[in-house]
Amino acid sequence: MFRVLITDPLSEQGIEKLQEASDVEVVQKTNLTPAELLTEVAEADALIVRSQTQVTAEVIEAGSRLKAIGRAGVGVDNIDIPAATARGILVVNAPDGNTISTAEHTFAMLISLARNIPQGYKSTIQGEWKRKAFVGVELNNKKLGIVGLGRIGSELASRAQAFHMKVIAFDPYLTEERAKKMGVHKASLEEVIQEADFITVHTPLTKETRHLIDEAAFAKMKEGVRILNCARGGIISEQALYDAIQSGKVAGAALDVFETEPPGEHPLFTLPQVIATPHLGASTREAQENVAIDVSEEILHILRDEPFKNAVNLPSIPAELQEKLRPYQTLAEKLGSFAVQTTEGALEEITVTYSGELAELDTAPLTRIILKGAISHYLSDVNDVSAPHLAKERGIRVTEQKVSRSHGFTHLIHVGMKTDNGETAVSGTLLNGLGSRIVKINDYSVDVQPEGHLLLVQHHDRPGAIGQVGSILGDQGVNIATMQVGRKDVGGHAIMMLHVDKQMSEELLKRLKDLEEIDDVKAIDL
Ligand SMILES: NC(=O)c1ccc[n+]([C@@H]2O[C@H](COP(=O)([O-])OP(=O)(O)OC[C@H]3O[C@@H](n4cnc5c(N)ncnc54)[C@H](O)[C@@H]3O)[C@@H](O)[C@H]2O)c1
Ligand SMILES: O=C(O)[C@H](O)COP(=O)(O)O
Repeated sequence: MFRVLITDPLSEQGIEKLQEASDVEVVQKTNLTPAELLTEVAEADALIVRSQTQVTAEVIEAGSRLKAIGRAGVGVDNIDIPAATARGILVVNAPDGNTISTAEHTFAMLISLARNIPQGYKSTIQGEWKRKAFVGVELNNKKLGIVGLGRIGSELASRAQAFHMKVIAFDPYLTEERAKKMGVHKASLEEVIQEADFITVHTPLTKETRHLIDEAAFAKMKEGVRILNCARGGIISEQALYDAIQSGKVAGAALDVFETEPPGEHPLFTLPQVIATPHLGASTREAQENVAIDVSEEILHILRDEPFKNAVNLPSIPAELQEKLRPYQTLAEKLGSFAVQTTEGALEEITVTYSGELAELDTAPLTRIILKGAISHYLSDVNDVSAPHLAKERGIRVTEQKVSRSHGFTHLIHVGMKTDNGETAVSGTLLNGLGSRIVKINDYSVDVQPEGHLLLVQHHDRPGAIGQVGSILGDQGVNIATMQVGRKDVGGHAIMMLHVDKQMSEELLKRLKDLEEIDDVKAIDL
């Protein structure tokens, strides 16, 4: 039974998805204190939040059973992603479900800002009739500068165009072609700042975007510019905005998000030019249903080891590619594990070479699995989310290569490992109907099923060597299930690859190593 903890308000439709699942127990507890959250998360297999719950490194540390954190929405800045990645916890979001709602909310803020609707409403219901005080501006023919032309920015652009606004946009990932298709002028940040009558930000909050709109940016803006932020508090410096409104440079600002939420009695609220909503961009019935259903389905997929789409800390793998790579996953993990168990010393480098039909595919997900297979030998709780992070942290270089030649196999995965004490290599393939096979160990061709307890013996090709190994194992009651021998030259170096029925003790390995004809013995458990 998986326990899913929900700590922010989530639409019933999403909760029902989880409740309908016979393998899930749903625990919904909102408004938890930080201490209560630490206690609750310790029992959870998955955690679902919106923007309120702060999923700090401490929370992640306390969530010793956590497999996934789901964000019912887009922004994941309330989740410590590096901490989750280091612990191998998948973070997924629901990026599509609230796009329209947020674009519509931003548009509502745009019109409200242009026409002083909130100020006019407040004054009117107080019994005033100040028609001159609330004269606004038209949107028609005005320049809307969008910073961040992603999902929400793009939807906003088309709505603004319907109101005959000229849209210019800055987004480092915006191509000329896409801008043209959308009827948007691709601009630099400088251009947007200097030319726009309305500037709206729709980027995530990152190191690069924190205070992207600061004092220097305000100084370059048009007199009477109007500013909107329905993305994340902190993209616009609140102090700089305050000063720019006070100085008369900025005619008004519409804010749905704040550097600290809730913002309390914020100095900006003392300015009549500022209109505000309490982070309502995604607060529609439709958006909340969409994101709750999307994130619940994703969490169920992850808990059940099924394919999922929207991982924030794992590159997304198209479903079609996932299907193509699925058969190779076990082989990949076994190769990583096998190879590392044949090494000695500190691992420095792993080189994975894919050949044959695998060379045509994006094999990065398999490389992560190979890495997981290798690193799991040293560390517990490694998965393909944490494996690249852990490898990097330990200074292990990982390279992937593709070659077309696959030595008579339809495909081949070759894993080379370099330690501070030498090099080793293993190649494997999938045999039609027979499953995974190791077909090469260093320079020796073999045909080994990568499972169970294996013994890799490097010896001199001399009469009696094989017999000595057999009799020592026999003495100790270790049954040999299969055995293969390979050699390069008669009388030269050779290997024995044995499947044995039980795990080998250190003492037994030492007895084998002490034999004169034996160079090295490695017990490999797969
Ligand atoms: N107010 C709300 O309730 C609400 C609701 C949904 C989303 N959001 C927020 O809105 C923002 C946008 O969401 P989205 O779904 O459109 O995301 P998105 O990922 O589709 O779009 C973000 C865009 O920003 C661009 N970008 C990144 N760094 C940039 C930079 N330095 N300069 C300019 N552009 C940059 C990206 O290329 C991308 O195109 C996010 O911060 C999200 O958290 C707020
Ligand atoms: O990033 C988002 O999806 C929005 O900011 C929505 O946040 P919320 O789920 O707290 O409404």
